[in-house]
Amino acid sequence: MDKTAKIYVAGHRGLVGSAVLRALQAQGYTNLVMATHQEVDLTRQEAVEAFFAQHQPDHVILSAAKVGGIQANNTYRGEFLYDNLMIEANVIHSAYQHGVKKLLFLGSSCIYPKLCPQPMSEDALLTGPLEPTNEPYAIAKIAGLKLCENYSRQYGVNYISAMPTNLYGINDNFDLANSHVLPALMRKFHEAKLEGQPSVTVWGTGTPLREFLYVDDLADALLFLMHNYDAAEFVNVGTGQEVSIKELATTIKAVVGFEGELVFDTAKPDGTPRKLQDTSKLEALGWKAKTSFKEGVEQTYRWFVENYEHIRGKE
Ligand SMILES: NC(=O)C1=CN([C@@H]2O[C@H](COP(=O)(O)OP(=O)(O)OC[C@H]3O[C@@H](n4cnc5c(N)ncnc54)[C@H](OP(=O)(O)O)[C@@H]3O)[C@@H](O)[C@H]2O)C=CC1
Ligand SMILES: C[C@H]1O[C@H](OP(=O)(O)OP(=O)(O)OC[C@H]2O[C@@H](n3cnc4c(=O)[nH]c(N)nc43)[C@H](O)[C@@H]2O)[C@@H](O)[C@@H](O)C1=O
Repeated sequence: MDKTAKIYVAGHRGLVGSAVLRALQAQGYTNLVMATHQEVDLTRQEAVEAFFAQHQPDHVILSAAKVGGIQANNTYRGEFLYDNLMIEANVIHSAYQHGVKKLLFLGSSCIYPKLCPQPMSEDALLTGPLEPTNEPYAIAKIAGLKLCENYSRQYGVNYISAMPTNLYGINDNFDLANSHVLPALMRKFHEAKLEGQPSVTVWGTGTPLREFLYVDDLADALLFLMHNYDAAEFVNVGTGQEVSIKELATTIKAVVGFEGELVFDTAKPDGTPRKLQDTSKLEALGWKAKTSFKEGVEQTYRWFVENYEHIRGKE
């Protein structure tokens, strides 16, 4: 990617897209194309084709998707399947039709079987049944990586895929019902502290293990792949380190400074018991995460406090 290349960042206002934008700008890229969901609904084929015909990007980073935590995935099952299938099919096909040189698709570690051997290496794809709470989203993400792989094989294009682990950071979704665990717990502890509540409720048993990657590290990895990786096979992106949900809650509680109790609501689903990425492929290419978990949580909390009124104002 030379510095004048025209790069379309799809989903530029989201957690990942906004971090990709910061990383591109920091590397001196200025010819960037963007559109909000309201301006171009990527589930609409005609709108996507018209956008590509007008802007003719050289490269695409596809970070637009219907995204949410365990409850959103389990509730809006049809939307997670339909929206994500449509967004990726429309964007990848339009990119191909309009001669996009390189495209990067974002999947997720939920593509792997629920009871996958740990750590999960890329060759474990399609070796067992998926976790039921996010099966529709995972099916769409598998379709997306297969579109990239097979467009690359049939048409000789350079469409690559990255499978990130659970992400967090600034610009995350802090909605209590639909967000992922880290922003949800950060907000719960913050509000419990402000209101002097005696306890905070954590969903599930607290025993599931998750791996968390700071979003600016992900953006760095994605640009690394845009510069250094040209193969049809997808690549895991993670830290190689995991924490239990109970340990996560204890860490966030300490960072926020909440002094009450944790209560576990076991009527809520745990989801996959464990999903640790095998990151050896990306490490062999020369990339490793830099931000420690504690540092990332502290940076995110600082941003959350500074933006708390704005976040509430948007609701
Ligand atoms: N967050 C996580 O923990 C993980 C995320 N990922 C993947 O990373 C990618 C980005 O996720 P993340 O940044 O967290 O998600 P966000 O929800 O923060 O952002 C999603 C973005 O997609 C846009 N979008 C959604 N639907 C449409 C649509 N129909 N038309 C146009 N734009 C749309 C939104 O636009 P607008 O702001 O205008 O509404 C938003 O900017 C996704 O592919 C996701 O699957 C993978 C692993 C973990
Ligand atoms: C990135 C990944 O994210 C999703 O999978 P997930 O990792 O299961 O998602 P999660 O972050 O919402 O939860 C992780 C764990 O945490 C527990 N948990 C405790 N308390 C809260 C809580 O307050 N909110 C939430 N959301 N979870 C909580 C929760 O019960 C679960 O055990 C996929 O659907 C899919 O989107 C995907 O790919």
